Order: sequence, then C-alpha cells, then structure tokens
Amino acid sequence: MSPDLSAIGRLLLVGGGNMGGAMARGWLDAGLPQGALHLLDPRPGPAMRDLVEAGRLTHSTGVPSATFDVVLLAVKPQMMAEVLPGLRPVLKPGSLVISVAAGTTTATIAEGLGAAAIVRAMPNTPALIGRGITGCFAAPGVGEEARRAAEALLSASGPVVWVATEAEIDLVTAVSGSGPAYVFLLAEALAAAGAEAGLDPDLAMTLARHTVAGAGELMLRSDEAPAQLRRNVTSPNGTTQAALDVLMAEDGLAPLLRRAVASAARRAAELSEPAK
Ligand SMILES: NC(=O)C1=CN([C@@H]2O[C@H](COP(=O)(O)OP(=O)(O)OC[C@H]3O[C@@H](n4cnc5c(N)ncnc54)[C@H](O)[C@@H]3O)[C@@H](O)[C@H]2O)C=CC1
Ligand SMILES: O=C(O)[C@@H]1CCC=N1
Repeated sequence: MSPDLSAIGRLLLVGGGNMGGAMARGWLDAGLPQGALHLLDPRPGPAMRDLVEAGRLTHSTGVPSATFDVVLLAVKPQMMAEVLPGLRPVLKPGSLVISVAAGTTTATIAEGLGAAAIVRAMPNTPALIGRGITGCFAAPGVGEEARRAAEALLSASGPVVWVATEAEIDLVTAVSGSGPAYVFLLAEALAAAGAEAGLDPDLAMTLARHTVAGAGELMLRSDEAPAQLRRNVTSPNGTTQAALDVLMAEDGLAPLLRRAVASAARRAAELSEPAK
C-alpha cells in the first residue's frame, strides 16, 4: 500500500543524483501532490531532467527563495559543509530535515543549518523500483509528527526501520546502503566465472542476473530462512555441496563479507570527520 503523502507539505530535494533521483521517482509514483516537490541541483541527472520537463516537479540551480516543510539532503557527504549554511533561508520553524548522506552526523547538520528536527536516513538504490529498505535515526529534537512524516516519505521506497543510536546508521550503511553493490558484484563474478568455464559471456550474464534476481525474490516471498532456502538447493554430495565447500570454507564468503562490512562502516565513520 502506498504511504499517504498528502500531508507532507512543500518538499525540497537538495541533490537529484542516483539516490535523490530514485527517491523522487518513488514519491511521485506514490502520489506526492502535484507542485509539492522542488529540486535544487546545479547539474541534475537525465532522469531528473525528464521529470522536470514532464512538469512533475519544479527545479532551480540555486537556493529557492521559499520556505519548505521538509528538506531532504542527498548531496555527497563531502559537499555538506559547503551546502548547509546556504540552506538556512529555506527553513521555517518546524521544518523537518532528512539527510541520506553517508557519515554526516546530525550534529554537523544541526550546526550547519541551525535546524532542530533532523532525521538521518540510509536508503538504497532499489528505491528506484519501490524495492529499497531504509534505516533511520531520529535526533532528539524530532517530535512524533515529524517522525511520522519522515516515515511516510521514506516508505515510498520500501520498508523503513528505526535504529536507537546514531552509530548504528553507519552499520546500516555498510549492510543495506552499500549492500546492493555487493549483490551486483556477485552477479558480475558469477557471470565471469561461467564465461571463464566455457559459456558464452552474454548467456552467462543472463543466467547470473536471473539467478540473483530470482533467489532474491524467492527469499523475500518465502517464509523459510535464507539458510533453509540454501539447504533446499543442496543435494547431499551434489554439485551445490561441491561449490559450498569452497564458499563456506574458513577463508570463504562469510569472513570476506565481515571484512567488507567492517571496512564500509569504518569509512562511514571517517566521513563524519571534516575534510575526508
Ligand atoms: N548511491 C547510493 O546507493 C546511496 C547514496 N547515499 C547518499 O546519497 C548522497 C548522494 O549520493 P548519490 O546520489 O549516489 O550521488 P550523485 O553524485 O549521483 O548525486 C549527487 C547530486 O548532488 C548534486 N549537487 C552537487 N552540488 C550540489 C549543490 N551545491 N546543491 C545541490 N545539489 C548539488 C549533483 O549535481 C548530483 O546530481 C550521498 O551523500 C550518499 O552518501 C545513501 C544511500 C545510498
Ligand atoms: O558509497 C557510498 O558512500 C554511498 C553510501 C551508501 C551507498 N552509497
């Protein structure tokens, strides 16, 4: 069921790139009222330009001279220090600020903007098709109504989960924010392995894409845990077992992913420091 976005008011999206663009499409598809969305971006990507040309949102390359009920920050973390002070005039008492920037803390945003109600959110790019998941943290100044507004907006991209501490957002980033890239890499590596083993490369890619997508869909729809779904594929002493003996070895996939997730979380923490 689509969230009710009729009470969101005026929404400013700052940065319409990969993530901001995916979220904007989700809001418009979920029925955000005509005229409610304004994009601030000096160089919006082609998908956003198409939406502007279709009249589904307004756009400016500079800070608009209006105030907004919600401001969603989707610029690179490295841009934040430069962008935040210029946005002060678009806020009014009670404006809600949502940031999806990896690493940038609510304290940094509060300092740069002088804003009180700040939600840090970590979505992911499957938001583009309404199949993302978003982890959120509400800073202490966020009231119940603002929290509900944030949840309504973010749930246009898929489920929303709340974490109790800001440090957990860096971990959400490392698991689900960056996670789609790990899955795409798995598809790339599976296709490359098939091609190296002798399959036509295009055929290997088709097999890999459908396998990753089908397994993902099955995992989401099934009541069985991923470990049971894995067992369902694995015949005793069969082909899957032969592959899993490699993937589940002491130096297999699990320790590799542990290192990858730890490295992403470390980078998120680094990004919260100035000039990184
Ligand atoms: N791409 C992803 O999978 C995810 C990204 N994020 C976060 O989303 C944020 C944006 O990332 P992407 O969309 O991937 O980057 P991107 O580079 O695709 O988009 C950034 C956009 O910001 C615009 N921009 C640059 N300077 C600006 C300014 N002064 N005012 C307004 N807009 C400006 C750029 O023109 C560009 O369209 C980052 O902070 C990232 O940490 C969060 C979750 C997932
Ligand atoms: O790579 C990044 O820093 C961003 C945050 C999560 C996904 N993309």
